[in-house]
Amino acid sequence: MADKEDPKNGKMGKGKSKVVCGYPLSIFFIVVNEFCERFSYYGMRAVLVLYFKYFLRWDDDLATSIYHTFVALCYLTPILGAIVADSWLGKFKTIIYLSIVYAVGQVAMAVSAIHDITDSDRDGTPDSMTFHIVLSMVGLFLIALGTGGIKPCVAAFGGDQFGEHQDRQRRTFFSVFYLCINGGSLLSTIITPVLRAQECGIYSKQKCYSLAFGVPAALMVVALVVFIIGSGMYYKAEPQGNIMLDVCKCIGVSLAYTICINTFYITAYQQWLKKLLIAQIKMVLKVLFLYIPLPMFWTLFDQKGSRWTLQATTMDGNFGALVIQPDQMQTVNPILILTLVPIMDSLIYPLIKKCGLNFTPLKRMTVGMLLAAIAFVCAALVQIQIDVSTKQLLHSSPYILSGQGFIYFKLTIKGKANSDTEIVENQAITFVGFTDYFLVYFRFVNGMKTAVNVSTAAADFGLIEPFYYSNYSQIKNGKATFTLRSGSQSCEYSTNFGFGSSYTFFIHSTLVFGSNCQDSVTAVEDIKPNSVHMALQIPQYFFITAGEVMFSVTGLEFSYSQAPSNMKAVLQAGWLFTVAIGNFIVLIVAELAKIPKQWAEYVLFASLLVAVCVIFSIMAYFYTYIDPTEIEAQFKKKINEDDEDDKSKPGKAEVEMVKRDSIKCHDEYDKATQTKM
Ligand SMILES: N[C@@H](CC(=O)O)C(=O)NCC(=O)O
Repeated sequence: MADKEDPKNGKMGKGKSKVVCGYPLSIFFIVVNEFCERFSYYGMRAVLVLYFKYFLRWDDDLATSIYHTFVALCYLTPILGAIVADSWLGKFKTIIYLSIVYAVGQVAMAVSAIHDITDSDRDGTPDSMTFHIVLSMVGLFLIALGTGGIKPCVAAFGGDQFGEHQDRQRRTFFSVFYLCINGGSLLSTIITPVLRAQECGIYSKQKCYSLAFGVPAALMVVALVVFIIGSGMYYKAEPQGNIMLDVCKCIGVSLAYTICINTFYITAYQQWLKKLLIAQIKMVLKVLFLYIPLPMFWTLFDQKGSRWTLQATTMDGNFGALVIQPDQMQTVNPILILTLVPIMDSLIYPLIKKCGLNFTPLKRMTVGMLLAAIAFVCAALVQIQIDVSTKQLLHSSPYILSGQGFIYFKLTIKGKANSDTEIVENQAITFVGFTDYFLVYFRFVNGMKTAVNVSTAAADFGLIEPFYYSNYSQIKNGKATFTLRSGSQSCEYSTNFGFGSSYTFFIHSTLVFGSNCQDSVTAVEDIKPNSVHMALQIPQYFFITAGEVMFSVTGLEFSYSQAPSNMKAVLQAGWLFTVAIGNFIVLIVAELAKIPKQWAEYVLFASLLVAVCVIFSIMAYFYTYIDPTEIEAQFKKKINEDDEDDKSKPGKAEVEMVKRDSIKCHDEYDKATQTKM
């Protein structure tokens, strides 16, 4: 479709879109669509690992494995999306159809998190976990198909809206596009954990995972509607055949040419065409070869959504006026991205250049990898702090005495606060499963000769017989006031519960009702509150994000600049593929290594990345930067020169014949080599 003239800005965008400030109006719909879609994706992803752990009751390892399988799938499906868009449906229809699949997946996730659906005994826990697991897995599969499928299409579709002479506007569009990704991610990672922390339900109130998944589902529907509204204004390029298939064909044909170079007569024109093709394939293969070590970076990077979030659940999120949820810590990444990208671009890189250092893209990527390794060393140090604080507990309270000499408890605490914790005492074994970061456990031991009722303003915990103790109950962390009652007499006891703590309260036999009973109750910490503050995760977030800026942003630019003009999409798909492999590596290493100590696993990942980084820097040392446009221009000049020479200029049929003969020759070569074998 021809570009239309804009009186102010010269050439305007393609399609029927109006032009506002030099930009086609259609891109507004694409940018808003991306914002809503990324909100939907990152919002759902932020609470996913906690949904696995607290709703589906999976252990940390299973939760981490399924999380990374899902992320890996999200980065495998772009290849599928690119094939469907390029060879069959075109980008517009692919985005529409796969967005519907995506929205259905998000709705399935929201429904899977409604505990009331299978809670027939109405005790607040689902009775058929299989239903919830199956539905959520189907939902995640559809989401992976949708989000990955549209990923290579949306940005490219946005780029398609610009005319040939709108390079500056197109560049600005991509910057805004990237800001929208991180804006959507930032907002949703703040909002969905807050929604998750709400209580909701028909028969019983539980943490509201359904709302935390429901809002991202609604945002995906909004993304789809906004995209459809812009429909009449878009420039919709026709599908141009399968680029992936083309590359494979190209490689096959060029191999055939190489093998048969002396077998067939090829005109000068064809020679140059062939040489251009081979040069382009070489460019791609060289970059793809450099990609081999890259997945290790993503192996570490994507653990911020799994291992790091689980680590945050064992930490203290009290920031004074603000109480941070463990999954909200992930917002540190987009916040730092939004600040670090401009700082790097306008300050750090120019400063390094001024110092006379040639900080090439591959050097930047190497430094990015090292920064990610440092982030994991920080995570290991934080983990050691957490483990030490849990160990102190084991030594500090093995024996608990009621104070009145009538009952002795021996407590052996296994496990960590906020993880499934077994509390063993000399009379009973109680299994306590923590169901939420904000809930803490407590029980009372009654040392009085009369039965005592314990309640708060919100709940009644029942009657405790003389010289007996209650079961553990849950209460929100923070300040709590208990009313102790015997017949018509009562008194109040107030205390503070820290994150992840558990207490036994001993009611003294000397307690006098009607007066202040604060001094007649002794509180003993069964499990100490999380004492390591979540702020200690900030250094690891800083290093991983600085690593992301140097590695990911540079890597994207590098892949684009080193790719031949007709194979830029192939390299984008290749780049996304490294993310998928990286997430599979988490599964393999975590499964094979089976390291009992979390800090040691962090150190292992850091060491692996350093080793890979050394290999990458050696590969990078031997890489020669190229300017594909210049190389292609030289080839095209030669082709044009020979094209002008009528004698050597082949007709279309002749070119086809050469191709056919080359493939035939290739087949014969195959046959010959097979016979030899
Ligand atoms: N920094 C990430 C967003 C995040 O992790 O919150 C980013 O920019 N990712 C790129 C994408 O396309 O999602």
